Amino acid sequence: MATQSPQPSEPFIAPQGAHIDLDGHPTDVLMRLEHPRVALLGGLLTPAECQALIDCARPRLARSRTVVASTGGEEINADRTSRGMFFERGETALISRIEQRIARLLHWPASHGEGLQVLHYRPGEQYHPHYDYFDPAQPGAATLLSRGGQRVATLILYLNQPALGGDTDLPQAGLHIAAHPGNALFFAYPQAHPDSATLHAGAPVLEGEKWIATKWLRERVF
Ligand SMILES: O=C(O)CCC(=O)C(=O)O
Ligand SMILES: [Fe+2]
Repeated sequence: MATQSPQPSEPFIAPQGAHIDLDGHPTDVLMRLEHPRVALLGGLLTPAECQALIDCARPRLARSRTVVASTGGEEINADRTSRGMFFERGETALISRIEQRIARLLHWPASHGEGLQVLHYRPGEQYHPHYDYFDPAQPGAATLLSRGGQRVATLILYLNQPALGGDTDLPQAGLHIAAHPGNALFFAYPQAHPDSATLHAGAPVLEGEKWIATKWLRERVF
């Protein structure tokens, strides 16, 4: 991002137009919603980038863990049956390029984000409805917030298309987003509160498999 522009108060997608040029990478804005703050992008990743992320992640997959808000730790949880892995920020040239593109798209520095997480769901696997922010009322919140502050927005990058099922659902908005390779779903929660209406779920994959990469944006350097 340009050094001269002050950092905005929250990640956002340019509010006008159907097309964004991200340093030479054309991206389509397919849909925006004001509440919750949602946008759907087309072509944020190329087919080759989607495949490269899957290929790099596949040998490193392990059963996904969820954050335990009561302690600030992590656990394997029946609510989340996918397998996944985290890339380090800037781990490879591909990861850096994608992180720079996301920083451009969201007007949010790459330093203010967790490493890209790749998730893989097989038939029957899902992620039950949840919020991505950390509940400040939980005893483990201080630990989770001590590095990077609160999560403020999520970008889900779809790497393939399951044969059946596997939508991302936002039930408070009545939204069902179908996974389509190269597309990305953005949602922001400037308040870490259910009023953000950002409850969301990865619906069960019914046939085939689903691959996504998730980027969680933080308030501060993570
Ligand atoms: O699988 C999905 O579509 C949702 C994933 C998700 O909620 C997350 O990674 O935080
Ligand atoms: Fe989530």
